[in-house]
Amino acid sequence: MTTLTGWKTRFLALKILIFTERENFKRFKPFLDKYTKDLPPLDRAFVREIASGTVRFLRLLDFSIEKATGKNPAKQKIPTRNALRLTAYQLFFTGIPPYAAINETVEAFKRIAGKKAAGFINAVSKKLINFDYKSAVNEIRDPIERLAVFHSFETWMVKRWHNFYGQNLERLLESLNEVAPLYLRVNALKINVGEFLKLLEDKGFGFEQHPFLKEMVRIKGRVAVEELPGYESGFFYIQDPASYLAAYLLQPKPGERILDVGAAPGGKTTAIAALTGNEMEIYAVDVSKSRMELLKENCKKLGVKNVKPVITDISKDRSFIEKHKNSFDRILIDAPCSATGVIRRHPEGKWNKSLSLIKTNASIQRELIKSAVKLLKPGGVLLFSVCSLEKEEGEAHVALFKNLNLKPQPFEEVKNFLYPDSNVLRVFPYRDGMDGFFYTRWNV
Ligand SMILES: C[S@@+](CC[C@H](N)C(=O)[O-])C[C@H]1O[C@@H](n2cnc3c(N)ncnc32)[C@H](O)[C@@H]1O
Repeated sequence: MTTLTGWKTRFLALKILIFTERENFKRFKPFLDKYTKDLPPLDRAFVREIASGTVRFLRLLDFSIEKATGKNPAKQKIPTRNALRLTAYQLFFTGIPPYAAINETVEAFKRIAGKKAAGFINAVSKKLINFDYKSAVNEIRDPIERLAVFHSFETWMVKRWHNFYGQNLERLLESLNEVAPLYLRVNALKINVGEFLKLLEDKGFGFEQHPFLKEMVRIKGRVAVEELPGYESGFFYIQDPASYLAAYLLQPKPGERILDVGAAPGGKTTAIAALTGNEMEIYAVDVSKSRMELLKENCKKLGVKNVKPVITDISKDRSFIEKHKNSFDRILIDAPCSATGVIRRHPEGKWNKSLSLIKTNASIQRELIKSAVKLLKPGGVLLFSVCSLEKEEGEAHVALFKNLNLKPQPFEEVKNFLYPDSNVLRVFPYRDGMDGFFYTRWNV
């Protein structure tokens, strides 16, 4: 397959940006996948980089466009402002020569909005060349606003994280802007870690094993995952160490009856099965039918057995509670959440959050916890996890667990590697090299 010419890559990136904004940044990856899936690897990587980067730095780009050109992006049509953003991103964040960044984007925009509109982009974009955005941002007086514009986040989010994480705020913002590393969990149900590493080595892939989660392997450099050994046969599952850690901290044992709440698409269900060598029974519960289909596919591909998928909401399903009362040895609640901890993987997540979303999720989480506790056996263990940086979805639940008479179960097993506070643990990309997650573990 030949490589695309310059304007075609910008054309695809623009399509992705326009559709994403038309859906209010609720979805990005489906468009990214749709418009890049048939491209040769280099083009695919390039389109993904410029589209993701533009979404990631949207606020800074809009600020700069207004300062440099006097045109307020909010007053332009969606295609126009995205063409300007795409040009600004290339000018500020890539080494692409300015004439190429502008000409190719203008050529692409011609196909979308016609010659006249493209002429406007051409004229306005030229004012962005040599614009010193760092100096312009430095003139913002309010320190939180300045950080929010520079690192391109909503001010209300940065304010909250400043209250929560104080001095670490800037490191946090920087790390959420990094491109997440590619991690795989080697699937012990199909191959052992040593054999898999040997295959990687033989095929010339650069990799690094995680310092204490030995099943986790970081693949170095840019690779197409389909080219990794055993992609079709389920030798691995793409998963961040923070996500795997939820299954690891549940400490499932062979012979146990386990409930996985919010299980789909099965990242943690399949990890629990691997940790027990399929010698367990897992009820995988989720409200989403379509995501449950993915869970079934993943279980099949990875050779996972003894999983019972159940589509229900345990906080409302009385018959499920009656049927399974006091019957599970371990329960994982990997709860629906605001997902602010995974913004480096989902840059559109910067623009689709709200305070009410955080509150709604926190309330759903409380209901799930209250129902799940009824399902635990005496002596059973409950692990709650979320990929959120928000205290309402994390530390605030500790009082509820105490009210429900559960006992804290400290995270002794990771205290030499991570920073647990007894049975409460947070991990961060800037400190722990993984997505932002919260975990807490209790037993009855
Ligand atoms: C963080 S995701 C789960 C990821 C999954 N555990 C994994 O590792 O692949 C949260 C899941 O909770 C599900 N969910 C949302 N509300 C729920 C509810 N009330 N009961 C059960 N599942 C729910 C969502 O459909 C979503 O699949």
